[in-house]
Amino acid sequence: MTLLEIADLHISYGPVDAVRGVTLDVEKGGVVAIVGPNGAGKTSILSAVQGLVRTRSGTIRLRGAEITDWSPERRARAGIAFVPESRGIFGSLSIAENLSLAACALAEKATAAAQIERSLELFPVLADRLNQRASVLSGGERQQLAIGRALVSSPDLLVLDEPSLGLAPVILDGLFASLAALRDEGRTILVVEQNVSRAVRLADHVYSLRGGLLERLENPQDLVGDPAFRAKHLGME
Ligand SMILES: Nc1ncnc2c1ncn2[C@@H]1O[C@H](COP(=O)(O)OP(=O)(O)OP(=O)(O)O)[C@@H](O)[C@H]1O
Repeated sequence: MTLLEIADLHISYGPVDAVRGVTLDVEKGGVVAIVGPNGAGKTSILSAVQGLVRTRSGTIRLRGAEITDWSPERRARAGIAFVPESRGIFGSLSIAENLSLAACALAEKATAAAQIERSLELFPVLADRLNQRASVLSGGERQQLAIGRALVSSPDLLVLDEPSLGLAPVILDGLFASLAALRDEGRTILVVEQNVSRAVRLADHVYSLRGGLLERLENPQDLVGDPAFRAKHLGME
């Protein structure tokens, strides 16, 4: 079953055509990664899925229902959870408060409590520090809290913007192991990621976005160490 369908999406900021006709499906239980250089339009696509940016044309569907004009809140209630690049956690609140805040809006409190338990199992470092302020967490721990919080609503679709950003390789091992665990338990994930080798290992399908145009990579694992690929798809020498 196709959970998310993006069809011929165009996004412009004044004269800047940031996304130029992107079509992308995410199957239920699948992991889709979008790689690409800075300014390619990756965050714009995720913002459109979340309902934070006005689309010029195109449609976005969730479980077959068109959500293109839905508010971000309605999309969240329909099962889309977003982990922004900035992590978006509340530093002055404790880790427990950050997690329970995400549960506030949910009708199913028991489900939320069970999911908070599940998030703490997935990220034990949070369980050990529940009453500490989130501002004391390291970058990797903040990312774990941001993902753990997004999971509180038991979302049908987890959307992550650059989870590896600013994190040391040793931290990334743990983070991507957790994401792989989520994948293996059947979660549906759409992730934007500049770390191509991590993205390729995690995802079922990898797309390259350049200049607002999307291209499916057929055998991305063969390309990871290829300098020509890096130059073409990531703008790296
Ligand atoms: N609010 C905005 N107003 C004007 N231009 C914008 C706005 N947001 C993004 N852009 C432009 O749209 C293009 C795509 O930006 P976007 O942030 O989607 O790319 P990205 O691939 O996520 O880049 P990065 O990896 O640097 O975050 C860029 O040229 C950017 O400068």
